[in-house]
Amino acid sequence: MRTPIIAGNYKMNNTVSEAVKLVEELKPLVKDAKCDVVVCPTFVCLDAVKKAVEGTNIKVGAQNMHFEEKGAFTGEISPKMLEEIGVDYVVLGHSERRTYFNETDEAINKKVKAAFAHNITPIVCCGETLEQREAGVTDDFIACQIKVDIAGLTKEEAEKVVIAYEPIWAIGTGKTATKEQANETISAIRKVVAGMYGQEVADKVRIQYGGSVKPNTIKDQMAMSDIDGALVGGASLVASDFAAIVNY
Ligand SMILES: O=C(CO)COP(=O)(O)O
Repeated sequence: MRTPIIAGNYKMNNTVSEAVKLVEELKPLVKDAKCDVVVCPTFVCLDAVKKAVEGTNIKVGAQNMHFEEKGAFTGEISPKMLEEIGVDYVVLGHSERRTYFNETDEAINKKVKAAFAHNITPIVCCGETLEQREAGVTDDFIACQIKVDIAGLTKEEAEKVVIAYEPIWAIGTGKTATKEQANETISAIRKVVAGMYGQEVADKVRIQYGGSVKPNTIKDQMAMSDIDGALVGGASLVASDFAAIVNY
């Protein structure tokens, strides 16, 4: 069976000292978690947070990265740099990066491959706008994203990919997709993966739901057949809230 994975995306919040304080608070609260636990602070916090969680069950993820190893890409961070400090995961293709930084599916695909080349597990985000949901094109739109985002992987890589389904209209709005909506879309995503890599791979791929996940929503969400965890924004910034989600 798939081990659930719950990740906190801190977005552009917390200084180094604040992020370390937050994970120090979190450590004892999640030590008996039954799922994989990941925190994704900003780049400048990664090294300090990685050291702070050493020897615990908390894994560390970055929120983005470039696909090249090095070079003239001012302001960017490479997979090799993340690998050296022991980063375990990287969030790729978050809707905020797609919207504000014009990230394309083609670039996301290069990043996914680069992550695997550096022993980092990608958490690949996808999701529709409210207009797309209302127009009934959610499944088609997300299929287009996923077919490019995770193209060209080996079977072993494809099994390890984590996908985060995050409807854009549910991010930071307090409006969650209903558990049925989330489960239906996630099961449609699993079918896309099955079409690309076969049913055996699709059965292993973990697909999270993200979008206003809170301590009082998680239990119902996790009870659904296809939801394998959560990518949590706002609620991951409060240790007790994130711990309550992790210990659903
Ligand atoms: O974008 C998200 C996680 O990546 C979700 O954010 P919120 O949980 O704040 O809605």
